[in-house]
Amino acid sequence: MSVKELDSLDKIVSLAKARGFIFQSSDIYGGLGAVYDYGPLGVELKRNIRDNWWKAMTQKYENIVGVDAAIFMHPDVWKASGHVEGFNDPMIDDKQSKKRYRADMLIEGEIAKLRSNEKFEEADELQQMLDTAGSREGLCEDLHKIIMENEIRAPESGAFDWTEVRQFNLMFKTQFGATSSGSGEEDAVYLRPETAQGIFVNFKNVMDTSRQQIPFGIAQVGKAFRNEVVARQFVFRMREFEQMEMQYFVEPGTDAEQYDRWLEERIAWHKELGIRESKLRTHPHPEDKLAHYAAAAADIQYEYPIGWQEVEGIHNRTDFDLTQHAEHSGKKLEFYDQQQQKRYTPYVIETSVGLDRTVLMVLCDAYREEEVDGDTRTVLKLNPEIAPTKVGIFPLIKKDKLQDLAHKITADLREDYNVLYDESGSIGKRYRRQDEAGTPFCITVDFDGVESEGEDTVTIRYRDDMTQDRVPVSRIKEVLSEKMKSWKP
Ligand SMILES: Nc1ncnc2c1ncn2[C@@H]1O[C@H](COP(=O)(O)OP(=O)(O)OP(=O)(O)O)[C@@H](O)[C@H]1O
Repeated sequence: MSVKELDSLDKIVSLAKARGFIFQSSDIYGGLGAVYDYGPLGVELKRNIRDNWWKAMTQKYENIVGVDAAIFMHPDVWKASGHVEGFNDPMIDDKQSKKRYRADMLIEGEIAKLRSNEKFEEADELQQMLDTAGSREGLCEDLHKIIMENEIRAPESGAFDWTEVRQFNLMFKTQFGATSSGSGEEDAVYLRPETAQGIFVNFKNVMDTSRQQIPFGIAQVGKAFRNEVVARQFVFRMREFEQMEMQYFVEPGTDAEQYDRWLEERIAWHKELGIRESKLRTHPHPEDKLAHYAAAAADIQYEYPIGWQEVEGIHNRTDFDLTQHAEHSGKKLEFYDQQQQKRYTPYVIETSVGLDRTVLMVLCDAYREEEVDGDTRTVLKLNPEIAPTKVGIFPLIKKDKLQDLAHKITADLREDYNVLYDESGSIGKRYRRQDEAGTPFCITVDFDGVESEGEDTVTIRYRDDMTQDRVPVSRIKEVLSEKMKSWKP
């Protein structure tokens, strides 16, 4: 059988829309850029992944607890964290089309173009220039120079008519109604651009109430907002998205070891989710490219159809955040170690994964097109644990005897699983629908099963290899549970 993997993001975008995983936000009004809604299947898939992550943190480890901080935070939080000053991306405008680009991504696009035209030497040279561009100071000037010297044209208009490169702050700013003095600036509140700060400002609250000792972690899942300059990559880069973050507070000196440990644990989590090992890699950040707060950082990358890209970041944030918040708030954010009788500001190892990027990774990794009897079968080979629907239940045709048993099985399985009863259309079409939804099992009730001697039987059809087993009704749950446990990507 010939099997094809995913070769373009467009296929996932279409499937996600057609099957009700993900829709463009405000679709009937023409959509809103880089904002997306999850449909009936998407919301289940996303929730299953979120639950899986939450369990892998707070249920697995006694010393990891959760919080759910508000999206709005005191404006001083963002001064202390450095976001007001430095959470910027370099942008450049094409004067002819008025289209805006992220300067670094524009150069990356040019590199990709050179490579696809087999101009490898030129591509390497350009990459070298991009790698050595200033990380913060002088970045805009460096990027502008690269664009000018290499005569990089605007991808859409083909023009070579650029503005300067400027820093663009990615935080969405808004105002608290009744308190506004009119000028705006002093009353500005932000939509949080990361969930991490909600954890840092609650460090003391959690320490005081949860009886945790260092090392311990605080986990949080929630929305974050970034006014991304370029957002043309589906749910990979959104303006409103969800992060799953865990900040692990450790004694200084043990941070390097804890960093290695969490990098390993997090890669293992992605594999357990069912992602193929060959599609995952780590990308350590070179020292001169580290963020101002970090002592070490690595991306966990997945090979999306748009190339190798970050799905998760692991960072050694040192004591930067707690020190900053202690300074700006005037509150002590330290840990007193009673055994060693010493006081210190803990270091933080952060694991930060995008939930939407994980959903996209899971969909991309599961997607296959298979030639079956001269037809193409599109199938999502999702890990049954996270599949939105676990079982489809079909009476072969609309006859009381078959429908009654199918309804009974549906009601019974509904106690444990998210299931779907479907009696319309040919059985082949019903299977294909569930293949595209990633449903791992389909149960069909036919006449052979209800009319033969002894206990009623059904056929269970397996999504991945399309084989079928005839199973007595009383054994259905047992078989499903076994098959779920033994599933491999
Ligand atoms: N605009 C976005 N849309 C969807 N997910 C995002 C977005 N920005 C960040 N994330 C997710 O949050 C995680 C942690 O955020 P972090 O600030 O480390 O990302 P980042 O390094 O800014 O990402 P990138 O370099 O791709 O913009 C990322 O690994 C990613 O999964």
